[in-house]
Amino acid sequence: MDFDEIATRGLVLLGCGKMGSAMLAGWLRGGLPAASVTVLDPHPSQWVQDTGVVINGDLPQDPAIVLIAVKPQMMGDALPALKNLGDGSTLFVSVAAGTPIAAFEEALGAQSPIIRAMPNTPAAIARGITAIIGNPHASAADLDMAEGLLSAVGQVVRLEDESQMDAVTAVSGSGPAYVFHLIETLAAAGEAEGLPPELALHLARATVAGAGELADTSDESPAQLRVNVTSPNGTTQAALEVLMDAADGFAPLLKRAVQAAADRSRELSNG
Ligand SMILES: NC(=O)C1=CN([C@@H]2O[C@H](COP(=O)(O)OP(=O)(O)OC[C@H]3O[C@@H](n4cnc5c(N)ncnc54)[C@H](O)[C@@H]3O)[C@@H](O)[C@H]2O)C=CC1
Ligand SMILES: O=C(O)[C@@H]1CCC=N1
Repeated sequence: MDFDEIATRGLVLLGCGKMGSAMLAGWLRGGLPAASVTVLDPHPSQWVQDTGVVINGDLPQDPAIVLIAVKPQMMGDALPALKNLGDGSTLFVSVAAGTPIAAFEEALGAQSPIIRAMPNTPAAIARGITAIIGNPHASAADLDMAEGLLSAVGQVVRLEDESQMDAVTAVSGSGPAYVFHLIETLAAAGEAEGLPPELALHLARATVAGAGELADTSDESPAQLRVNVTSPNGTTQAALEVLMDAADGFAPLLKRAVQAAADRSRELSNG
């Protein structure tokens, strides 16, 4: 990404907790100068303080981008700090779950270009994926700038309709947590089979990382990659008969989990 315009006009990051820091880490590593970033956060972590970004200082006159990364519940307290910011060309990008574009239009002015985005924490190692959608005032150039910035921390997909955001949040926004829990539970199951805890965790972590990388880079579908592991009447088949049980296997369980996350996203949208 060519950070020139953002470096010149500045980037304001409202809220720099886990998600804000994950993205900031990627941008700084990608070459965005720390001095061009102003973080507004009442409790900046030591890591943020050590990056060299401006913290709770004066805001640039008309920053290129204001990225909003506070909890949806804190939005009411946080947004007034952005009132009257920019000259109409400042692009607002929110990564908050369950906060509709309409809420930002109400707080920031209906004419403001606003993009709603849903990233995930692998952004910290430039392996995130972010879905974006803009309001009618977000131009093609605005969408390109947001995509450029977010591409510095992983892949970007554009949505056709804001209503897709609840399902996106449930799949890729929250998804890393499901995978981390898979690692935890796979390790615990290995321990239950007699492995020492450290070895079980090492095996589980490397297996999920390796399988994820293979699924991401292979020409074969995940279903085929699964078949490739499964010898007829072997060990994998025995495990998959449990995991693929139609009534209480992995599929109905994950479907319920993703549905619960999407429902919560819809609830947050309704305040
Ligand atoms: N953590 C994740 O994996 C993802 C989070 N998100 C979204 O990102 C947003 C932030 O989530 P996290 O980083 O996980 O939360 P967090 O709690 O780690 O970070 C929130 C930050 O906002 C700061 N803050 C609180 N009140 C503020 C105010 N009035 N002004 C400025 N800053 C204020 C807090 O001090 C904190 O550093 C949420 O809206 C969440 O829905 C989106 C995708 C993934
Ligand atoms: O749990 C949450 O609400 C946020 C949104 C997606 C991931 N973390």
